[in-house]
Amino acid sequence: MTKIVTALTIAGTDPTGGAGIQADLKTFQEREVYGMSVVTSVVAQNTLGVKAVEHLPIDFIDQQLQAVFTDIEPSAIKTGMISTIEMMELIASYVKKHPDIPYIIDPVMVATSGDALMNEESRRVIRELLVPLATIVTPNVPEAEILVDFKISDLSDLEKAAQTIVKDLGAKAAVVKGGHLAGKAVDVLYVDGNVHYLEADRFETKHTHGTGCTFSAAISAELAKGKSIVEATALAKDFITDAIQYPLNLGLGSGPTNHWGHRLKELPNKKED
Ligand SMILES: Nc1ncnc2c1ncn2[C@@H]1O[C@H](COP(=O)(O)OP(=O)(O)O)[C@@H](O)[C@H]1O
Ligand SMILES: Cc1ncc(COP(=O)(O)O)c(N)n1
Repeated sequence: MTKIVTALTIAGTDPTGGAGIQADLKTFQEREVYGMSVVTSVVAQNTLGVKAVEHLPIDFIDQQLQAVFTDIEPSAIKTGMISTIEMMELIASYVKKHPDIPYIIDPVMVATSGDALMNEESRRVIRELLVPLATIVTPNVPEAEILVDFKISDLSDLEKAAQTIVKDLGAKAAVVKGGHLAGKAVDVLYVDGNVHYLEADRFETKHTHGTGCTFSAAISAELAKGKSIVEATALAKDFITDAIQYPLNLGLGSGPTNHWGHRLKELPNKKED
């Protein structure tokens, strides 16, 4: 019988479906990976911003993790919004028990809307406790600046940040996303002593809610299948580029990306619709 590839996301929610757990599960499905989810925080947010956050009790998060791990073992583990130190300690204990499962950290600290999703002390703990356990860390520019503690304004800074996350902070790999910089949409991957550029056209759009979640979920799905870090990040870059390229034009603010965008690429004249 074919082995079904599975992936687990441990993250917060977005009731409008563009970011967090919802974006992750949609992405897993599109990559033909069986998606599972453990909710850390329930977030009242939409395309305009975050209205309120409710963290679930730590025992209840543990019960969800136990429910998954005692039944269906994930082929990859991804974390997104994990706001508190006790959540990080709990997750670290599961990751340490499963050293062979790839662990992907999207170090969600600030939403695209600018709302803070993690406090100062937790930022220190994610860097010291979780990053050293990571197969790959996927910060955007503001998150990478917090992790490495220097300003990032161009490609060579992206490169330096990716190297610092691996060499000084102890992750196996890092991809620092240039979505917030000007020019082409270039991300820099550092793995096994080599720098790789993931390059795509930049699209003029305000619909970028959940881009980071979607990109890291696609990396997770491909690592779950056994792809290398270089292959997984390249496939994920194509996936997020298509999700941005074919916007859904939903919502009053920064709308969600199109998780089935990659399917539209095959169709003629789709961009003009
Ligand atoms: N306007 C855009 N056009 C094309 N690609 C983009 C655009 N904005 C972001 N990206 C890409 O989307 C991915 C997520 O990046 P980013 O938006 O920086 O993450 P985050 O959502 O964590 O802030 C990266 O691969 C980035 O290069
Ligand atoms: C629950 C949750 N997790 C993450 C994000 C970040 O979204 P983005 O990918 O746009 O940075 C978010 N807005 N909400």
